[in-house]
Amino acid sequence: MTTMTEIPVVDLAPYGLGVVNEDEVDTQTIRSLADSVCGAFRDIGFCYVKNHGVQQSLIDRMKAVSKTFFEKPVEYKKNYARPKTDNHGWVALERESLNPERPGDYKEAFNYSPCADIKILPDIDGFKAVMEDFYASSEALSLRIFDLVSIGLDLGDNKFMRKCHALIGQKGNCTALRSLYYPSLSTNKDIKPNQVRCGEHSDYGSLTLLFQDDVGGLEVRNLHGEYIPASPIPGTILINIGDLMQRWTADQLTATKHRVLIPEEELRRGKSRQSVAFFLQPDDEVMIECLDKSNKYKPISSYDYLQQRFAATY
Ligand SMILES: O=C(O)CCC(=O)C(=O)O
Ligand SMILES: [Fe+2]
Repeated sequence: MTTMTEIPVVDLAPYGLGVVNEDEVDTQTIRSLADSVCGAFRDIGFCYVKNHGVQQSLIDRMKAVSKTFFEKPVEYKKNYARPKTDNHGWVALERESLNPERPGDYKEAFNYSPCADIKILPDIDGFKAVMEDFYASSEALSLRIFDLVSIGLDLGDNKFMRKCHALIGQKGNCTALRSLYYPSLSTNKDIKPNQVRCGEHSDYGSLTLLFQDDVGGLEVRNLHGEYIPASPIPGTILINIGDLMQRWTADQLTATKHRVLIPEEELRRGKSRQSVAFFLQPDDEVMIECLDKSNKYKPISSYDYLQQRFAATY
């Protein structure tokens, strides 16, 4: 067993979105990339990717429209609140505890999915277009990562994972884009004992893309059980495994716990933090059965698995 103490950075240039035709990349190059990505997912469950091909200008626009929304009064944001029946919309401050043993997370969120039943979006210039574009780019990148996972796991069909996520953005798939906002804190008095920005948790689905800003505070639990900083690296995206993927791979890939604390120096500076997560979920009907045929976990549909997890968080 390795003793991973840091999160590797993988150069995705040969298979990133900058490569127009991914089917023309030679097998050797893809294999070596697949081994690096899967190696990281086995060891620590996280890797940074650089040269991924998602436009920086799109990431900047996402951050800008989100900030405009989150800085509006609560009365305005309430018009866009997430209903109980749908995962789309605004999630208020302290509404969620990703670690139920802690007070509510000191964060707000806006969940977006192009196929949500609620069609009303905040009337902020560019909001809808940015959400749509960001969702589309994140989807395109994720499909390439799924190819690397299929190859790295030797699934036999290099497009297996991609095919299990064929309906992203449509009815029948629960993949969600989430813009997160962690308000500024100017003193310790603003927060409750043990409260953090985002409590210890592992993600629910197959894979998560995480775009963080330069503020920091994200920590990932390594094999020794110690939380190590996942410091922002400009130009990179963090990618991590979710619980459903760990279960699917019969624990070959690791869904690692992570959290966001409030850095001490930030209490002095009073700076808000933003991040954007793209939570991937296989199509609702896909049966999650151990890929190694071990039957280590009972088969369950992707949809039922997600509903179970939501029920435990809200
Ligand atoms: O904001 C972050 O950096 C992490 C958020 C996260 O882990 C989550 O929402 O699942
Ligand atoms: Fe997470």
